[in-house]
Amino acid sequence: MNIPQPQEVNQSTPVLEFKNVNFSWPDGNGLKDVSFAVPAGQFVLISGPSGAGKSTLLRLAVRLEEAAQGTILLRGTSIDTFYPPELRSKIGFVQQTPIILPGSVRENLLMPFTLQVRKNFTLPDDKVLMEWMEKLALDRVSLDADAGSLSVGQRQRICLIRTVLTKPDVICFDEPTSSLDHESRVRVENVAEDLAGQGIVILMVNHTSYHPKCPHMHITVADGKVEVML
Ligand SMILES: Nc1ncnc2c1ncn2[C@@H]1O[C@H](COP(=O)(O)OP(=O)(O)OP(=O)(O)O)[C@@H](O)[C@H]1O
Repeated sequence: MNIPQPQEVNQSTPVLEFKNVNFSWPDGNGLKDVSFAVPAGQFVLISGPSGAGKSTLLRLAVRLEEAAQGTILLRGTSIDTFYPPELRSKIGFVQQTPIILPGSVRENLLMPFTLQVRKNFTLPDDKVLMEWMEKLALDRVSLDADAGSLSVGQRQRICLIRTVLTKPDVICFDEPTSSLDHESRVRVENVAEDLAGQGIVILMVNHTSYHPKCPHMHITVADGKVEVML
């Protein structure tokens, strides 16, 4: 596998780049000629009407869908050349519908560390897990609780923590606040903005009238066309 070596990547190489990407679903909807580049630490807000193709854009970035034409590059290397688990460890995805596995909250949070690709990672201890739970207003949820008993909003935040703990280069958030109250929504947005401040590229689909406090790039998706707002 062609994993980029540090000497091949210079500071000006975007972390994530779409170059003339085209994709169609069987019904003909999709994305047309999408091009944009995202440098390190950039917060990218993605908005647009329902059905416009916002989730499709994120699914292409994590290679859950394959572009029909064009290239998607991670630090200058086509994402097609990465072994899929390696790619997922570099580009995290917090999906619109949270995926919770049978087991406790702790088991769900630590699940990514059971994968071969993270065999050399240090396992976060309960203190670290609880710090994240508190940050996301989940401090009343026990790590021993059955994750299947959590609300959708709580599950969304568990999935978010699970992704953040693995320290990817890019995190794609698909409407991470759709099932949250105001307080929890603000916590999630603050965490995402902090992560961008630490150099992680954040792509966030958000329907609300959310205006990130950090410097950000705004992408709109409409009728399969993607426009970078300046
Ligand atoms: N799994 C799928 N199978 C077939 N077609 C799909 C699938 N997912 C999306 N599509 C098509 O792509 C279009 C755009 O879907 P997408 O989920 O990307 O939109 P969205 O902008 O994220 O919408 P929303 O804001 O409602 O979540 C859909 O209207 C549908 O035509």
